[in-house]
Amino acid sequence: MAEVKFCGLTRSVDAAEAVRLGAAFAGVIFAGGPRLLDPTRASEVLSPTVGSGTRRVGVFGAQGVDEVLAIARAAALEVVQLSYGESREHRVGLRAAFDGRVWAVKHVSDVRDVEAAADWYGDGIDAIVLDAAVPGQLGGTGVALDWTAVAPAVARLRRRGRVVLAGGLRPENVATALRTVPADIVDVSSGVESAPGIKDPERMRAFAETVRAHEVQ
Ligand SMILES: O=C(O)c1ccccc1N[C@@H]1O[C@H](COP(=O)(O)O)[C@@H](O)[C@H]1O
Repeated sequence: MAEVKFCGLTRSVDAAEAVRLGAAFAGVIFAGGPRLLDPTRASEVLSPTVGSGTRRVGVFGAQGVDEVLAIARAAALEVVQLSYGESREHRVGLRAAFDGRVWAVKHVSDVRDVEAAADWYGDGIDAIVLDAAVPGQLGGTGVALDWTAVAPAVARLRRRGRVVLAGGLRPENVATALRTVPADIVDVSSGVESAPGIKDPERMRAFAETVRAHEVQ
């Protein structure tokens, strides 16, 4: 059963909608780009999740371990998502210092990238986020992986630990994605927006309902 993560939130009304839809995760961006927040604003945006079952995720870029920890504390994050997942120093450092969950992002060009990430679970991380590799960008691109090409390698990866499927997911394609490449969590940012950082409640609802319908098939 795939869980849903709505990411790139910039408005508390969208976080409230994520909670209402039963999303497992709500994410905010500290990695740059049009959805970037500071920790104070992130706390405000994520306030509807407090006391709900929806966990707060922060997406980080090049920040060092101490800076990630300080932001995570200030924004009461429960998950840190490391867009510089390639850095073993970041994976090991955060795992040792952070009480919550640590996810590391693998940017995927082809199946070899998926295979190369398998050893990361040995660093104690809780999940690997697979996103499409787009030169010069860390995420929020709307670009999808070649699901068919990576499916066997992702199945092997899931025997080692949890997999978050990201990149170019939308209400219109998430059922196909899950049929092609099963994942523990599906992560969407731009695919449920009317403009960068502005979520469309109808698209959020359609995404969550499509994932739920897939589960009962
Ligand atoms: O969403 C962003 O703006 C962003 C910026 C910098 C790093 C990561 C970002 N988002 C992450 O990108 C993927 C997928 O995004 P999309 O659905 O293709 O738009 C997801 O993991 C977001 O957390």
